[in-house]
Amino acid sequence: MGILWTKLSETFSYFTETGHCKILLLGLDNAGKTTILYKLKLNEVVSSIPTLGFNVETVTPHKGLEFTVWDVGGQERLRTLWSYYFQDTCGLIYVVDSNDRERYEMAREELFRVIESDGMRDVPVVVLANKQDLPSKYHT
Ligand SMILES: Nc1nc2c(ncn2[C@@H]2O[C@H](COP(=O)(O)OP(=O)(O)OP(=O)(O)O)[C@@H](O)[C@H]2O)c(=O)[nH]1
Ligand SMILES: [Mg+2]
Repeated sequence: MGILWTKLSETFSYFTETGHCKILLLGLDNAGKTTILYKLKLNEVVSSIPTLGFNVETVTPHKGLEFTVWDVGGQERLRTLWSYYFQDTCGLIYVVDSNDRERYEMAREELFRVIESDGMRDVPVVVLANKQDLPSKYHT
């Protein structure tokens, strides 16, 4: 996670002039968004339950750079709410469960719906293939 964080910081820090940046964590339900949020925030794996609303945490990768990370529930009925979180986003982390091959196509469609939306077209995106520890992960 240390390396991931360094890479994300490098990527998104280009897009913030103020040192503050709002990052959205999106992806299908069970992708691992909340787990990633608290790993970034606390450097711990906490047990999580499905997110029905959102979680928001401020993380400071290094002095002078502050990210507000918004983790929004990914269940199907909650995805229509994602657009309420788009405003002022400077980076999108889209999390995919690499082990969930049956839903790759759905994950792709939802990602495109997001990045083709007003307010998100110019936002840099990192697609994070999560759960690389599991056996049927997708090899890139
Ligand atoms: N094996 C493995 N399990 C993971 C990993 N990341 C998350 N999980 C597990 O996947 C399940 C779902 O994780 P969450 O972080 O709650 O998923 P989410 O994307 O926030 O789901 P929603 O809130 O419903 O949108 C949990 O049981 C986690 O422990 C990982 O890298 N490897
Ligand atoms: Mg969650």
